[in-house]
Amino acid sequence: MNDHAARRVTLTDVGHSFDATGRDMLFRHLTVTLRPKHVYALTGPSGSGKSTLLSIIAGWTKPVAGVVERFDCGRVCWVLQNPHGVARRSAVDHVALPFIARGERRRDAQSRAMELLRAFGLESLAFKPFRDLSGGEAQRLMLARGVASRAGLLLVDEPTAQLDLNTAATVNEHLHSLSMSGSIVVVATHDPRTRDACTDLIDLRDWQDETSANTSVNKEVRDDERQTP
Ligand SMILES: Nc1ncnc2c1ncn2[C@@H]1O[C@H](COP(=O)(O)OP(=O)(O)OP(=O)(O)O)[C@@H](O)[C@H]1O
Repeated sequence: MNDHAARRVTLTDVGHSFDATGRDMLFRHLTVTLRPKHVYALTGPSGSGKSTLLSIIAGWTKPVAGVVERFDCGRVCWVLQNPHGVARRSAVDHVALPFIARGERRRDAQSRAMELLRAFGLESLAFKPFRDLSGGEAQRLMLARGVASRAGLLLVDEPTAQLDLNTAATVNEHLHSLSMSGSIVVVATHDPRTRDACTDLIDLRDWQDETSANTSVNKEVRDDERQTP
């Protein structure tokens, strides 16, 4: 996945409102370019529009203002806070499926899925049905599935809210390595640990009124001296 030099999502002057009059804007004039090798933290108070913006980035919600362009984004994977799975299917089946869909033999798909489960600390749950997983386990499973499906654009809602410190750190490491392998990763979060583990910050409070527009394009929260392709 290292050859997606053109992969990016650009948002230009994007604003959104669910109010028919368009007066009560959640955010406006939001202008940012999202690229691989960065992990974007999307922050703001509850109800400020984080999930709405994830949906706009994914292309599932059309913003009332501005332009969103996606270049070479490939598969979009959205990992919800309370993800849906197939209740009776095993954890490992959920991760093996994308490999099988790409034509791998079931045995190979299963062993690659097991590797990913191991990486996400879920190996011991491999044969549990999805319905018996906790919320945090189900979410990590969906992250593993996002890796298996080679998502070009990974949108994650509160990945660490339900996790202990060590597991949260592991998930943050995975988000980082996913971005380095070529995915665009955007994480909506209230968790300061996750925010600090991200490379860039998009704080919706900076885009809530006219006066503050365009003041915070890609604020760096940590400079990794990374090379953007
Ligand atoms: N389909 C919809 N129709 C009308 N209003 C909506 C719709 N979806 C979201 N909203 C409203 O838009 C606002 C932003 O919602 P959103 O879920 O994007 O916020 P959020 O920042 O993700 O919140 P939280 O941190 O609590 O998850 C909320 O006031 C919500 O009630």
